[in-house]
Amino acid sequence: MDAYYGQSHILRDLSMHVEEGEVCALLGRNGAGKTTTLRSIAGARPPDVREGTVSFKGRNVTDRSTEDISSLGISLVPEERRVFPNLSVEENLHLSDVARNWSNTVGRDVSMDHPGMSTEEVYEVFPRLEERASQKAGTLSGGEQQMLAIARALKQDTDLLMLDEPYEGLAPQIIQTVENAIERIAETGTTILLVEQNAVAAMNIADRAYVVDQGSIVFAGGSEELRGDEEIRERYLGV
Ligand SMILES: Nc1ncnc2c1ncn2[C@@H]1O[C@H](COP(=O)(O)OP(=O)(O)OP(=O)(O)O)[C@@H](O)[C@H]1O
Repeated sequence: MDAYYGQSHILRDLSMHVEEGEVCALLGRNGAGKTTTLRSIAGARPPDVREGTVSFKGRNVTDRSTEDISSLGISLVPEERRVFPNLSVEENLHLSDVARNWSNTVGRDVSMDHPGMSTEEVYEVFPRLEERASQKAGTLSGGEQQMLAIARALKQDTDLLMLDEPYEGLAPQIIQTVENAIERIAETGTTILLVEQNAVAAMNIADRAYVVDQGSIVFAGGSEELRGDEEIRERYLGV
């Protein structure tokens, strides 16, 4: 696909696919076009997708609204970790239930492989959140807020979970906790598309990886293959 912000041509003939049930990483330097790719898939506008298509489970979803796309089972956890700072962890999770029930009443024409998790299931994935259930979200650590943002996404019916830089600003041992949680989510069969600056951490959990540079894919292959490709790593990832 080709995507633009106004006149700026950002994604240039970018082509990728994510297999059902896999963890796929999209890597690349600052400004390479990673977030733009996720927003294009999620139907967030801007950017404008002017050429090419986004398809999900065989349907063309290119011109659908974000609400429509989310009701088809695609959830995006943006870099900003959207949580309600003045509400407790539990209240944040409860609000996601409200949103989900509302979207169910609107009705949809597809069956979901991964219906939204209950609060109990979310707490199994993130025991830390249960410990902090009554704490205000705004007072959680960065890692805990990331867990809450992911947890809120999982309360929606999610067949494809897209995570934009989930490790950003987190200390190594917290990265490990978030990593374990992502692995647990993947074990449930939920497909994951992970955008990361931290290529080493992403390669640890991804089955396959794409590297994007200046809006185009410059590498596609298995994580092992990328690990062994010193030229691509040095040139585009700086690792
Ligand atoms: N709203 C916008 N309007 C105009 N240009 C934008 C907008 N958002 C992003 N861009 C530009 O699009 C290009 C790709 O940005 P994008 O956010 O997709 O990069 P990224 O790979 O996610 O980088 P980072 O890792 O720094 O988040 C950059 O040159 C950026 O300046």
